[in-house]
Amino acid sequence: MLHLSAWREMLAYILPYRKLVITGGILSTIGSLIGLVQPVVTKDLVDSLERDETVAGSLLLLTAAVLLGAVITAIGSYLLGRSAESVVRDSRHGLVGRILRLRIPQTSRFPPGDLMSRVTADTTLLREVASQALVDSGRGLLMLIAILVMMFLMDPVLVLVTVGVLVFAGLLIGLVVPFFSRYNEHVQRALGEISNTLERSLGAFRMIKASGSEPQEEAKAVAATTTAWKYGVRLAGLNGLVGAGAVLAIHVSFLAVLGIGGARVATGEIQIGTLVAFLLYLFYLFEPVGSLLEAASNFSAGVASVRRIREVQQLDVEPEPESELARVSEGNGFGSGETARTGPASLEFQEVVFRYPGTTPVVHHGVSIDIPPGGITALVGPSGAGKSTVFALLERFYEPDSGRILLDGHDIRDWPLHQLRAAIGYVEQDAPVLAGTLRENLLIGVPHADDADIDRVLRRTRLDQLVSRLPAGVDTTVGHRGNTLSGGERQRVAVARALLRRPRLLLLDEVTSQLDAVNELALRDAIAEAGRELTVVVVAHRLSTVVQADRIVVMDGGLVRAVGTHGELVGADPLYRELATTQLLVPKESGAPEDERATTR
Ligand SMILES: Nc1ncnc2c1ncn2[C@@H]1O[C@H](COP(=O)(O)OP(=O)(O)OP(=O)(O)O)[C@@H](O)[C@H]1O
Repeated sequence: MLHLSAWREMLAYILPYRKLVITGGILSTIGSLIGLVQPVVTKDLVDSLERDETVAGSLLLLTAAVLLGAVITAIGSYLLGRSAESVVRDSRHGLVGRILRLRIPQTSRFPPGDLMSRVTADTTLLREVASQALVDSGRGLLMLIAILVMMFLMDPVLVLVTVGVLVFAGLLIGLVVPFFSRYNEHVQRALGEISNTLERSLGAFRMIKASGSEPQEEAKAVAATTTAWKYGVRLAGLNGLVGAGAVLAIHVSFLAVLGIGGARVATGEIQIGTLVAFLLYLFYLFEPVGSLLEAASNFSAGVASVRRIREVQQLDVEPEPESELARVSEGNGFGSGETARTGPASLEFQEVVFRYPGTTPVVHHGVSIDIPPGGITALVGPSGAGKSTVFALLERFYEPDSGRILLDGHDIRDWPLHQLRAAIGYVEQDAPVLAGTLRENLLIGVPHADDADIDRVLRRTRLDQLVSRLPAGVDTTVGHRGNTLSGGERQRVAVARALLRRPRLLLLDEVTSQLDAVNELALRDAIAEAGRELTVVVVAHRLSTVVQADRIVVMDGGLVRAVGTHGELVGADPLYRELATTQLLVPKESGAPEDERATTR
């Protein structure tokens, strides 16, 4: 298999730097050629000494040649190295940009560790192609042709013998070379697997330790390292085989030339001197053949890496629909001239049907929800009812199979994606906090927020007391995934971050689940405050968070089964009443806790 498209792509990475590569290649070749002048000048120098002539001129020439050779070689190798680094940088830039724009469902196809290894390890293989393989193959080919021409001029018959043996060996080697690419791909895949295992384990390090599963995780990594080793060893074997094949071919040519050439000398067709010179040229073939083999090995490694890069980069994966969004015209209300909308947003789900891509169960069976601007709406229902999925669809992480979702009366597919997401503040169920400082975490998505804004959201989420205790205040680092914070603090950081973006619609998924009574009350106040300025939708299992809502949407089995206030639903909806009673908010016999509702609003 030649994988022509992968070859084309590999060369496409190098194309922008072709001038640099060609100049570098020419300079390093000239540098090597200048080295060849040295023996000639040295001979001249020794001759001059013998003749008692002055050697100053020759010495000067020799020094100049050595210096010039060194400088030209250095510039040549700098240019080649620079172009190689640029090729690697470009492929990394492209890949990182692509990865960050993957659609959510696509990320499940590529585990994070594997994606990381494609960005770091796979791209590195392109370096050798850009710096060495192209130059090696060009130089090797030129030298090969030059030597064969010289041999042809000496004796065309013997050249035929040599070329015959070389072509035969070349075909055999050609059969082996595709394995290089395949084995390299196995090695790269195994490296991805190692990163993957480590990423998985380090991402849940405490759980791994607490459950004592280090040996299991280690075994996974060891299996991958063993695979990398196995194919690395095979590659070493192939390299040895191909190298030995090339040497053998030249030696066989040598014997054939010696035999046939000897006969031709005996019949007087050629002179003995011609045969000797021919045999010397035959040994000159070692260098270009070696260069070509080295280049073939580097090229096949490059092809393997390009194929893995391409899986993410090009054909198989479509990024988020930026282009679709760019064509959004003025007619739908999102023209570039339009000033950003402010104030709470309205929200409507119209008969939304949805199943997660690649799965069979339908999660939403025709969900219809109508939420006017402002106030607090709570989504409640048993686990798996499809509540979090409402948020995922609103953020356009997934597309509904049918039905429409409207924000401010516009289908969200017509919203420019960045504007849609800028209008929404979304706090996920497990509230991620990233490594870095508290400030960096708050500024995600709002890099230019000022200190006054930060203080505002810290106060609102009652994080101000925590910050005043931290050694460097808001500039204190919070560890990997925020692990120096408590679960409740992480939740509040996530809420603060969402509020800092001044969204028009705030989506909160289980944000009070890890809070103690005092902090939960505080966050409920913050949510109530937010509900006066923007539209807030909360998913909650704890009804203490829910009773403050202006409307409650009860979901079950992918459908909305009831909408109302706490008081109305306790009376009207058996499922809601059951949820309320099992969560100990409503005494079994009594009705709605109206007094609580009054205090929490
Ligand atoms: N990424 C996913 N891929 C496939 N199925 C999913 C995915 N996320 C959720 N589901 C499935 O969709 C259904 C609804 O999930 P969803 O998270 O919306 O429920 P929920 O009502 O928020 O539940 P909970 O209260 O437990 O968070 C569940 O059966 C779940 O297994």
